[in-house]
Amino acid sequence: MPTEHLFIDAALAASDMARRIAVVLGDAIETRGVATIALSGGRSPRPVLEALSQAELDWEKVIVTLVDERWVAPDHADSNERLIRETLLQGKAAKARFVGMKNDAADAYAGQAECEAAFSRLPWPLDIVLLGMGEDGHTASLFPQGDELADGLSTSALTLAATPPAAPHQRMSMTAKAILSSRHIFLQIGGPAKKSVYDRALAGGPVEELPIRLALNQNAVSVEAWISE
Ligand SMILES: O=C(O)[C@H](O)[C@@H](O)[C@H](O)[C@H](O)COP(=O)(O)O
Repeated sequence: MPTEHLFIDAALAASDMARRIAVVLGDAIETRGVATIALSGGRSPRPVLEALSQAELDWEKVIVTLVDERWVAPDHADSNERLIRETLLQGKAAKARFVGMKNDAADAYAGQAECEAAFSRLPWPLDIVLLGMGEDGHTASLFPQGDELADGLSTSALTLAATPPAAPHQRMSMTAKAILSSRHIFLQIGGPAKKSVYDRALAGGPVEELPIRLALNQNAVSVEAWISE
């Protein structure tokens, strides 16, 4: 059962999440000399990343990577790398080391081996994996009805190329194994539609139906959910 942080206002939830992230990253730097965080894309993280960018941290000791990526150029409007560079990696936080997913391969499937090699060099377990969730219960790029979902839930690999059933662009995604190889999972749930999917996911059932369950139906990794109305 996740630790839940409930907020009426999404902006307050975002700043509280950013504050908590900064505390965990600071503790990691103090304890191990390095902190690693994997970030999701989409719309929800933007206010969290803008707030986190202002945190007083030894940013040069922070490694920032992605939970998933759309297979588009890093300057494309839909690029998660672009989102991270525009919001988090500014000012003091620009000193952080960024490890992206997109490489020069023509498509995600051809690019997976190079991405896997880069991810295997990260200092596992990560300190934080920040997850969002779609209203279909997907997380990362692990989608219900996705052709690669079963592989994404079972493989020992860290990364997976996938084609979403109903979203643009091929994706690169962290696998369930990679997502659960973290000290903390932080989850953003904004609005009533996502809250009802979250509650349904918590009630139990197959991971394949609501892939967010890969994070909720386990006790090995601590999960905190920031829930706003
Ligand atoms: O690349 C992505 O799109 C994300 O990683 C994805 O898994 C996201 O977290 C959900 O789709 C929620 O997206 P929103 O925050 O935009 O609702």
